[in-house]
Formats: sequence, C-alpha cells, structure tokens
Amino acid sequence: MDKLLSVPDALARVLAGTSRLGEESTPLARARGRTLAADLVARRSQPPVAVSAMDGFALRAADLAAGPLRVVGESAAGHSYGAALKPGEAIRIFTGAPVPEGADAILLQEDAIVADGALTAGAPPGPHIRGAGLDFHEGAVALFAGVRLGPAELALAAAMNHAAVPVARRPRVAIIASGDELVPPGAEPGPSQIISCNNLAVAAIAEDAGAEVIDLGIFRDDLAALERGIGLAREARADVLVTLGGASVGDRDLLRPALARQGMSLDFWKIAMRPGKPLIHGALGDARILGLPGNPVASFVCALVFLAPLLRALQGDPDAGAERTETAIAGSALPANKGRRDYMRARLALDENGNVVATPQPLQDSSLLTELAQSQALLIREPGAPPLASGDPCRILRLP
Ligand SMILES: Nc1nc2c(c(=O)[nH]1)N[C@H]1C(S)=C(S)[C@@H](COP(=O)(O)OP(=O)(O)OC[C@H]3O[C@@H](n4cnc5c(N)ncnc54)[C@H](O)[C@@H]3O)O[C@H]1N2
Ligand code: MOO
Repeated sequence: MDKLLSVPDALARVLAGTSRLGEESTPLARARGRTLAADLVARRSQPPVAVSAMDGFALRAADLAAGPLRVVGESAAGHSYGAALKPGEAIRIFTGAPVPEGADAILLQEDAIVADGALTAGAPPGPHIRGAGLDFHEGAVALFAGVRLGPAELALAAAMNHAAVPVARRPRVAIIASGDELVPPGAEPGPSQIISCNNLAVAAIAEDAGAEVIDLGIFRDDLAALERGIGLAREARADVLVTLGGASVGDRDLLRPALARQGMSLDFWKIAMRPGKPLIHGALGDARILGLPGNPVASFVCALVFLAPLLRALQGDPDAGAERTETAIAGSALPANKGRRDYMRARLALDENGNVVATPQPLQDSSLLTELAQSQALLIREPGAPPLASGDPCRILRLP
C-alpha cells in the first residue's frame, strides 16, 4: 500500500500558493469577524491630551505640601479648564478630563478637605495622570493586516477614528452533500434514510473562519447529479467547493470521478489521519476543492484541520497554518497508535492543581455525533506513538 500523506504535509499542500482573495471596505459596525486587509494607522493619539485617571483635584504636588491651595475652576471630560495652573492653585477635575498645564498630580476626592475654597489633603496626591498618547500615538500602526477583528480590535479601530476599515473579501464556500440516503432535517425520511447533518457543521466551521457559505443541498449518488452540483458551485463562483461523502472506495463513491470529469486536477486523496482518511484535495478552475469524507465526525475534523486554515489563508492571515494545540494531561491510558494521526474526542476537566485533563471518550467510531457534542477537545496522537499512561502529557485541540 502507498504511504499515506501525513497531516502536516497535507495541510502544507492545502495552503500552498494561497493568498488573500481581494479587499473591500466595510463599515466598522459590520466588520466583526472580518480580517484586516491593510495595516491600520491611528488617525489621532489616545488620549489626545493628558487626562486625569481619577475624580479629584489637579494640582502641583510641591504646592500642596507647602500649604492650602485655592480651588480656581473645574475640568470635566470634554471640557478643559482652559488655562495653566498658577502657583498655589488647584482645580476640581473628573476622570477623563484634561489636566491643565502646570499640574503634576491628582488628589483623590476621597482624600481632599475643602473649606471656604481652600484645599488641604488627608493623604498625599498621586500621579493618576494618563499622558497624551499613553494608549497610542497618531500615525502608529496599532492593528496589522491579517488580524481578525474581534471585540477588542473593533474597539481599538474605533478609538483610532476609523469609521470603515479595509478587509479581505470573504471566501465563498459552496457545499454539496452527496448520498441517496440523505434528506434534509424536518423531512419525512424513508426507513433506510438519514438526516443530512454534515453540511450544517461544516457551514458553521466555515462561517466561524470568516467565509460566506452557499449550501447547494443534497445530490444523488449518480455522476450526472453530482456533476450538476459541481456546475452549480462554479456558477456561484465558489472560491472553495466542499463536497461531503462519496470520497471513499465504494462503487457509489462517485465524487472523485465526477470532479475529474468536470476538470479537477487532483492534488491528493487519502491521508494518514483518523478520522478523515479519504480526504480529497484539488483545484477546478480558480476554485479549491476539498472533498470531505462522509462520516460525520470525519467531515467535522477535516473541516477544522484543513478547511478553516484554508479560509483563514484566503483572507490573508499570516498564521493560518499555525499549530493551535495545547498541552494537557491524559485522563486515561491509551494503547500504542498505529499509522495515522488520531484525533480522539475527549472530555476536558481541571485537576486539583488546575491542570487540564483530557479523557478520551470510550467510543471513537467516526459516526458518533453524541460523543462529539459531549467533548470539548480532540486528543491528538501521532502515527506510531507509544502507549500513553494516565497522567502523561498529551496534545489537544480545543473544539469550537
Ligand atoms: N473498503 C473501505 N471502506 C471504507 C474506507 C476504506 O478505506 N475502505 N474508508 C472508510 C472511511 S475512513 C470513511 S471516513 C468512509 C468515508 O466514506 P465516504 O466519504 O465515501 O462517505 P459515504 O460513504 O458517502 O458516507 C459514509 C457515512 O457517512 C454518512 N454521511 C454521508 N454524508 C452525510 C451527511 N451529509 N450527513 C450525515 N451523514 C452523512 C453516510 O450515510 C455513511 O454512513 O468510508 C469508510 N469506508
Ligand atoms: O475517516 Mo474515517 O472516519 O476514519 O471512518
């Protein structure tokens, strides 16, 4: 038997030659989950001037030490005092308000004693001043091309005064499911039919990775139907066509021949992975093809391990292929692993020292969705790994 392609080699081939698809501008309010297409430069400094970090009084510390100060005015957020502090003066100040020139300290309101306009202190003042540009300076790059815009990045882009941002075009992912046994959820299945579910998981993984998904539905196990599905994906100008099922060696596993008849150049088929051995990768015109195996957990794991990084790469993420595994402690013993990298569904818990313990589910059949939904991670075992004892370190990939 041919030596199967390793998972890292397969991923490298899936990511080879990928670059950002294109760029567009989007209002910041709709940019969540999008990927920056260019470095973002601060349009102003934050804070623009020195401001107080506390409610209290702005003053010169040396003046306060010398005797009572006269309270001569006020500075509130958005309203500066408008003059420099003269010797012997203090002003009332609020959090976020500009600190007048000449002031070098803030006396907390809790520590201030004011009588007849004269200010003395029950405790020493503190710096409590945020210098101009403490957060970022005008002209500085604070967000870099390739970064995914989550809540923190959106807030930072807004603070830098960007109302719209350049983002990578979302990759279009077309999904076609294949199988005479499949009907959509809610349909009345025949006695030997099942509900198509892989498309939903794969669509969710693709959307989480920033893609726009076009689910083209279920196609029968015949060449003409499958070729029609592939044609629809091309008409939809899919950047990535994901097929589900029909990837293996059975007489009815017709996706490879259907894709070949439509002109796919095959890169690889079958990799050293469990679940997920019969994975197809190729290209058809400008579109990438990922043919995921039909077993629900196999399609799920392949989508996490190959489709999500591909979609990140097509949005210009420089870390698209980065290893996202963590170390944990095995919660049970496992025998030596055979020739494929194994992704085992596992439950996570914390031990009394706060270490993450990953306990593989007792059944690992790739059809079992219940165990998938009850797992928080995949415990990864390399090909040929020796037996693992309970308490040994292991690698895990957290599930979304
Ligand atoms: N003789 C061999 N048989 C199989 C091999 C092999 O190497 N030699 N590989 C096995 C492995 S590993 C996998 S994984 C499966 C993959 O097969 P296919 O990609 O051809 O998938 P199907 O045969 O179409 O379906 C497998 C299984 O999954 C169910 N399925 C398919 N699509 C969906 C969907 N959209 N939603 C829910 N469930 C789906 C389908 O009903 C089957 O039960 O092949 C092994 N066989
Ligand atoms: O990829 Mo298959 O799921 O190992 O059964």
